[in-house]
Amino acid sequence: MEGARAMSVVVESLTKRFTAGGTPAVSDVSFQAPAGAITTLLGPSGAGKSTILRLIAGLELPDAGRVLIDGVDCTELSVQRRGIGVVFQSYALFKHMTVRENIAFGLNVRKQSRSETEARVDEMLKLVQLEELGHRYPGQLSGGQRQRVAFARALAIRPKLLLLDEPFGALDTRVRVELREWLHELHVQTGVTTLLVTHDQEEALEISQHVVIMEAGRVAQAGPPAEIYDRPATPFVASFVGGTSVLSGHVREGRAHLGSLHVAAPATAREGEAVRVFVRPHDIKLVKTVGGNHVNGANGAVPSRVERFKPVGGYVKVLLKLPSGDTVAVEVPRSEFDQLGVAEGDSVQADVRTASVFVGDFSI
Ligand SMILES: Nc1ncnc2c1ncn2[C@@H]1O[C@H](COP(=O)(O)OP(=O)(O)OP(=O)(O)O)[C@@H](O)[C@H]1O
Repeated sequence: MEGARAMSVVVESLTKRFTAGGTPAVSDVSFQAPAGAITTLLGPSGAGKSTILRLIAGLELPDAGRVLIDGVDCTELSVQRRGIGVVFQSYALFKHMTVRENIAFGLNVRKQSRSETEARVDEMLKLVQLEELGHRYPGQLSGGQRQRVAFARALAIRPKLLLLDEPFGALDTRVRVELREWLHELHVQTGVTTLLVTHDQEEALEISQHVVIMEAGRVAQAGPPAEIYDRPATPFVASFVGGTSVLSGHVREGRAHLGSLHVAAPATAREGEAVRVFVRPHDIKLVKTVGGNHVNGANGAVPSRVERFKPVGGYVKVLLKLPSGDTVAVEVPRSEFDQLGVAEGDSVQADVRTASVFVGDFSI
């Protein structure tokens, strides 16, 4: 970790409307981004993620609420005085400047001495592993290299905070995954408090220590990735993170029943109460139906129909239709699926290994 101590960011009751009297793009949003960590803002398109980043950067002013950086209220501070580095999806490099000149830009604005600037640019080129390319122009670089220059430019000013808005969004999958690893390493080296906007749940779960899930301008849940994944607070979070299927059922004799499937219900559940059962794609085992017979799993396997399936890398995504009419997404290792030997339209038994049961009437 270099230089200054890492800063925390606190966002308090931020609200932002773009049209007077209209639905707020950001509505009463509060969360903390811990010092020195990568915090991800994750959510579908239009959830308000970029607007929050722009409010923190000072590129937009909130209608209500505050932004505190290291405990200091920055809500009214100009962009320049916030000491924040920003990387956007589109490269936003100056085309007529070399890589070195691009990286030096913020330092020149801040009137650093020439020798200090040159030394810092060298340091940044090394940090982003582009030592050989300092003399090139952005048009002579690959998309991934351009984004690394954008990181170098953002970090050159020793920002208190790094804001990243879908920084890998314009790149192809392979480069995205490579740069994800690279960003992890970069963060280990710099230790700068980072806020990353993405709609890619894999990116969020893999790269960050803290995740804020956004839904329609509000925070749906915030916490460490494992907590969000293992204990989603709402059906929205469950289905957005981890591709969970949400099924409806009722409590009978202490168990949650969904047609012929039954799983343990929470102790607080009352007889007859409505429940939602969250099932992860890899928590269902498929068993072939042989002459209408099957061996019951612990939860009672459900006869289902294979609606569609699609091999994706090492596993197969299967869409099952249950007798209730609900559809469930299942992921089966490729070899296991090949052994099953089923075709679209065939019936199988779906055996639920584990599921989370939520009591009460959620609206999705
Ligand atoms: N400058 C603007 N003027 C008017 N409406 C805006 C403006 N910027 C954003 N909005 C609206 O605010 C809402 C939130 O947009 P925002 O870009 O913050 O969402 P997002 O979660 O970042 O989405 P995406 O992933 O598509 O970028 C959207 O309904 C959007 O149309």
